Amino acid sequence: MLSTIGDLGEFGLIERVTARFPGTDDVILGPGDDAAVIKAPDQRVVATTDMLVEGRHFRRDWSTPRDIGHKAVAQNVADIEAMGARPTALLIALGVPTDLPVAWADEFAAGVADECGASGGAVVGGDTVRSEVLTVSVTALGDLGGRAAVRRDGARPGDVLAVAGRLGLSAAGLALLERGLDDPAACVREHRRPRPPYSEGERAARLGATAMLDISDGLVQDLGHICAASGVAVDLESAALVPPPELRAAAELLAADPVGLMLAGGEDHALAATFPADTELPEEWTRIGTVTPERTGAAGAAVTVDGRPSEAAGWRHFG
Ligand SMILES: Nc1ncnc2c1ncn2[C@@H]1O[C@H](COP(=O)(O)OP(=O)(O)O)[C@@H](O)[C@H]1O
Ligand SMILES: Cc1ncc(C[n+]2csc(CCOP(=O)(O)OP(=O)(O)O)c2C)c(N)n1
Ligand SMILES: [Mg+2]
Ligand SMILES: [Mg+2]
Ligand SMILES: [Mg+2]
Repeated sequence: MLSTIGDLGEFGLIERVTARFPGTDDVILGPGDDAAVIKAPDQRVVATTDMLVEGRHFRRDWSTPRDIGHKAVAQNVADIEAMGARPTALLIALGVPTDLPVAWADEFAAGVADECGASGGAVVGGDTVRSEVLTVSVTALGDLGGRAAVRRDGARPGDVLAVAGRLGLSAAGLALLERGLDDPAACVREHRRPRPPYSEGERAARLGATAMLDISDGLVQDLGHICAASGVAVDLESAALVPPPELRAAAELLAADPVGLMLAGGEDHALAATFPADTELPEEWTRIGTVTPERTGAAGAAVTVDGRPSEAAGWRHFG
């Protein structure tokens, strides 16, 4: 019985994990050679990478290996979507402790495969090394379908700001886990397996989005990137930030402000985009604010809520 990765070995692990990943029409050559071959018919390939490090991004006692497989794909595809692209291929690099149970790798791979099924995109390669700290690094590629990418620098005063996806639930879920709670389950579930609004990024691009990003570090902090790149400010309307009942319930348990969690919570992997004011938004997109001219000077907060500077702080890896 091969019970740990140490017993199975590097190539055994690679074979076992890659056997779980189906190909798609975008892939000419998948895992197994020195590099994979992906179709790029319109010659505009979007590329992104995000890591998950044990202790920093996940804990094995808080998330199952399946959860971590789901999340590793979701957080990367969210960045592909945020450019207005369709995910085509993923490369998965693993840093694995030698005593990791083989069952962990099996379950992780199953989570990756399931989430790829939901998001689109096929695993075409990766890397596997021994490491003291369990680490998952995903690189994702996407196809822009001949369109220009939706960048962070195209927002203009007068545009509307809208979001697709969920805000605050993941941060509430993390805070619950930190207190040893796993209810309200919807929040903890969202933390373990964020659900980016797949295909809404491409849809936003077709609708003429002027700027877009995925919310990984908190709404206010991430909107600051659009403001800085576009030379604009953003005013959020608190009336449009309506916490769902599960978030209100969690906030009450945590003695936290539910709207504060929506403004500052990380790992939402929702999409925020700006659109010309006359854009008819589909129901998946909720208007939450307006783009205004850049404010300069000491009072020049880039992101305000009802005209007042927001104190919401987001995630920072280095304090
Ligand atoms: N070590 C690095 N080398 C090169 N580019 C990096 C590195 N780390 C981050 N970047 C780039 O900096 C930008 C911001 O990174 P990040 O905040 O992680 O983006 P996101 O929140 O979209 O995942 C991205 O374009 C990313 O590719
Ligand atoms: C054990 C644990 N502690 C804290 C967090 C919270 N957390 C870790 S990273 C992060 C922000 C998003 O991750 P990052 O690596 O910054 O992704 P990116 O912005 O590059 O997409 C948050 C909120 C967590 N997920 N797990
Ligand atoms: Mg990143
Ligand atoms: Mg990211
Ligand atoms: Mg970040």
